[in-house]
Parts: sequence; structure tokens; C-alpha cells
Amino acid sequence: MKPEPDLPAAPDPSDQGVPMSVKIRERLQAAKRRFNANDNIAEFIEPGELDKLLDEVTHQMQGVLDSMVIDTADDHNTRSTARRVAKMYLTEVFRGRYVAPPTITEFPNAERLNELMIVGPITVRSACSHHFCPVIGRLWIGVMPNEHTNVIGLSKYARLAEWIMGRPQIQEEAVVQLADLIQTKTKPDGLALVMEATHFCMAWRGVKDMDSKMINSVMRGVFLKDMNLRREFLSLIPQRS
Ligand SMILES: Nc1nc2c(ncn2[C@@H]2O[C@H](COP(=O)(O)OP(=O)(O)OP(=O)(O)O)[C@@H](O)[C@H]2O)c(=O)[nH]1
Repeated sequence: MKPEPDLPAAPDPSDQGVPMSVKIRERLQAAKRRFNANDNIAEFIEPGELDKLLDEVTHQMQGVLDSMVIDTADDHNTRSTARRVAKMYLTEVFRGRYVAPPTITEFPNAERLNELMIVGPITVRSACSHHFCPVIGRLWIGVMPNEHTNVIGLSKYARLAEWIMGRPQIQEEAVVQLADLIQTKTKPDGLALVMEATHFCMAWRGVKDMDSKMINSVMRGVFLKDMNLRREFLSLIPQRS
């Protein structure tokens, strides 16, 4: 029987020796799924395969250190750096690419709440897709519910943000991805997001500008139509530094 086009292919015994990344990539391509830096690919990784991917990235990272002419054999500080960096990418800073979304309990809006709700600032930790330099900032989310809006726990907004931001991102796409996700989960009348972040690719390297930040917003539904509501949301966000 042919596998469903959207599901990972069953393991093939003839795959022995094929790098883990190649197997995962083939499944993504067979399912015609995008695998950009800021896409989540957890659906295509089977149990135990992330450890094999970690071994592969460690090996390749060691090659990078060798090519940078760093004596990892004798330099006690860099002896395990390849493994550390691989672990940091796959299981910490870019974890949002490789793991399933956080479980979010949704409750019906029993009291038919329809007042503006704002959560923030949520700390944002990400990295730019271009240089893999940190992006550190803050995020505010405003929700205008209706009687059909699912209520989700306050902490879940931060968990969803962490999952989306834990990938190589560009800020403009990151806020849209997060807005789409919250929209799908809660189905509000309106959704507003404001993100403010420092991009280390502009501070640590490049133009070496320490003070500039990028601020962007996404407004959906009633926040687009109702200028007073938008103004109320923006005025309730504490003064940004
Ligand atoms: N629009 C946008 N740009 C970003 C973001 N994060 C980093 N960048 C920018 O992406 C650009 C990458 O551009 P390139 O010109 O290819 O890289 P580069 O030659 O190293 O550029 P410099 O940083 O100017 O040295 C830089 O201008 C970064 O500042 C982001 O979230 N959004």
C-alpha cells in the first residue's frame, strides 16, 4: 500500500549508511513540504532520529572547526565544542524546528467574554536566518475575543511564542507565523502583535550599531477596522525602551 503523501515514509532497511538528514529531507520532498529555516519539521522525524541527527551535526561541526584551523585535539576549551554547538542548535535555540507544538488546552468562552486582553512583555529569543546571530526582544499580544473564541491559559501564549521563535527567523515572518498560530488556536475577532527586538547581527558584527531595534506589528480583524481599539491596545502597552 502506498504511504499517505503527508506522512513520513516507513523506514527502509536499505537506508543503512544514509545520513539522517538525507532521509528526513527525502520524506519532506516526497510530501512536497517546505523545509525553510523557520519551518517546523517534527512530523518527519521519527522517535530516536533526533539523536542520530545530533551525531551527524556534531560530525559536520567538527569539520567546520577543523577548517577554521582550531586544534580541538589539544585545545581543552574546544575539545567538545562541536558536540556543544550541535546540541545547542538542535535541542535548545532551534528546538522549535524539530519538536511538535506545545500542548495547549483550549476552554470554551463560557462567559462570552468580549473585552480586550493583552499579554506581555513576553521575552523573545531567536536568531536571524542570515548569520545565526541572536535576536533578543519582547512581544505583546492583544486578543479581542468573541463567543466562539477558545480561551487558552496565559502561559500558553509564551509557549507558542517560544516554539515559533526557536528557529532561525526573520522578524517580519516570525510575527506573522505566530499570529497565524494564535489565530488558528483561538479564533478571535481581532488579534494584535507587537514585537521589538535587538538583532545581534547588527550589534556584534556588520554595522556594529548597539542601539537600534526593529519594531513590527501585525493587526488582524477588528484591530484593522477599529482605530479606537488599535489605539487602546497600543496605549496599554507599557512604554517601550
Ligand atoms: N528584514 C530583516 N533583516 C534582517 C533581520 N535580521 C537580520 N537582518 C538583516 O539581514 C541582512 C543580511 O544581509 P546581507 O547583505 O546578505 O549580509 P551582510 O553582507 O553580512 O550584511 P551586513 O549585515 O550589512 O554586513 C543584514 O542587513 C541584517 O541586518 C530581520 O529579522 N529582518
